[in-house]
Amino acid sequence: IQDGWFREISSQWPGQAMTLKVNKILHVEKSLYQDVLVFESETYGNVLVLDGVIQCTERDEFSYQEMITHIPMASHPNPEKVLVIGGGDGGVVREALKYDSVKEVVLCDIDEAVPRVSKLYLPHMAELLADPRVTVHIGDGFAFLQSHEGTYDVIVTDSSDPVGPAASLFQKPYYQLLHDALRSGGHIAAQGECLWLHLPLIKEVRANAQEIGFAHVEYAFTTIPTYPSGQIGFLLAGKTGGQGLREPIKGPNSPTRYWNPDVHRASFVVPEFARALLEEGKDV
Ligand SMILES: NCCCCCc1nc2ccccc2[nH]1
Repeated sequence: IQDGWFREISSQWPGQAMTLKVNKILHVEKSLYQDVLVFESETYGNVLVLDGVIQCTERDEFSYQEMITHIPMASHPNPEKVLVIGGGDGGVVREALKYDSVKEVVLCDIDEAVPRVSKLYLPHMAELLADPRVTVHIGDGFAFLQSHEGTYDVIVTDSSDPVGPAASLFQKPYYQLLHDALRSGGHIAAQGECLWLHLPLIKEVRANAQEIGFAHVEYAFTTIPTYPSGQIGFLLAGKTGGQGLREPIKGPNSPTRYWNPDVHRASFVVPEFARALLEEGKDV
């Protein structure tokens, strides 16, 4: 933080940096896994930063949290058991609990600091972690998935970027575990990075999911001012036995501020520079 501004400088997005005006630094700590910073910004509310990368801000988090959750859940006929890997801030849990069909949400985050700090400084995201339908498990998502085969209707991987603790969540073995932890017709959604910055990575993760045997593999995206290039996407997949993720069947029973059925459908439409590269070799 220099002269009152936080700059998100990272080798993952060379030559560019999001900058936010800082009113007050609220929390600084080095957890077992990452550097944790929370500051009050001038115009985006409280901001959570992990290893120098913006994870969420109070003002625009709803875009990401709603879309990564409602795309797989609204397109599932009867989501009852939901697993969230990462996402210790609680935003995905908040959105998943908007479905009357949901009986249980389990959150598995490797770093206890994230839910702890979120409860203190991001109350509108973390408050539903206390809901009776929610179980919080602190541990590695890999190990958790291995001991929960064929269990979940929807699994959301709300990870940070593929540099640091979340690197393994972008690789093929992890997608095999996701596939095996789903019930028949189950859906997954994962933080899928940005069309302007990560096309090769997106293509590779899609190919991995296809090779593993998911019946439906898609990329969709949302607009969000405080993520690099103002856009972030989701790797979405459906296990055999479902009808895919493009069509909302039953939406949430409580209001949303970004997701709606039309936005759901439109989010799968990618610009030509991305469509050409992503669909290359799709028909093999
Ligand atoms: N550079 C884009 C980063 C996207 C991060 C998405 C995200 N936001 C989070 C908040 C708390 C815990 C895990 C999270 N994962």
